[in-house]
Amino acid sequence: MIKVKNLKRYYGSGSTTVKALNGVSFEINKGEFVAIMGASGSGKTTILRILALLDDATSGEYTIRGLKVSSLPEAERSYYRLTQVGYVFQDYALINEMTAAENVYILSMMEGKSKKESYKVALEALEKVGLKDKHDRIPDELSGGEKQRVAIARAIAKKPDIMFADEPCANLDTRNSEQVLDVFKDLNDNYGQTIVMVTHEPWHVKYVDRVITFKDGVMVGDEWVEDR
Ligand SMILES: Nc1ncnc2c1ncn2[C@@H]1O[C@H](COP(=O)(O)OP(=O)(O)OP(=O)(O)O)[C@@H](O)[C@H]1O
Repeated sequence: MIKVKNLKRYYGSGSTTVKALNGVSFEINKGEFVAIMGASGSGKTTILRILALLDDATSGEYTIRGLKVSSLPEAERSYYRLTQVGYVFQDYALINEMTAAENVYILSMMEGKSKKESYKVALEALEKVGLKDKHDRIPDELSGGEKQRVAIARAIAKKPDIMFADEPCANLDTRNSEQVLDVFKDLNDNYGQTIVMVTHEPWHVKYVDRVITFKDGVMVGDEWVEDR
């Protein structure tokens, strides 16, 4: 589904150049739940942002379902990013003045769906993350784990080809982290959702199929998890 070939991302120039990614190649197949791990500064967020089309590579090639997204014109990249890519941020990125349902349906509305249709899609997504009964709560009335599950509902409401999550449990305690990871696992097991998640936590490995490890901008490990 995803093919990455010799991807590089350099920041700055001359003697101060930071080689955040220094030639990375791998493939991710449909239906995989992949964790990207590695020390701080190893390039995890950089690769995720490039894969989600939130950032450009300095060089290299990147295809999704055969489509060479690395060289698409910006308008097409934006459309793909908006309609096909789900992204879950560490800090949820919810709008405080809006209810859970409104946070989820705003993207469908932006895509041009009617309010009624968008609301229906939002409630279905909230049901998948176990929050249908809290659809009218604003973020301040939700726990951290619930907020992150609303953010996941927002990501899945557009039925994305692939879902990216950048340290989605970084601000959560163990109980809330487990609830969020259970939602990802359910989406992966029961809906075949392809998920790529950056994490620091070794115990998260038991939820995923595969662990890709980065060090200093290169890939140093790619292992399948045996008894998930
Ligand atoms: N906008 C930027 N300008 C300059 N350097 C950057 C920029 N963004 C990232 N870097 C550098 O690129 C390298 C990789 O950063 P990245 O955020 O991908 O690491 P990470 O593995 O996600 O780290 P963490 O686990 O701390 O989030 C780091 O050395 C970082 O300082």
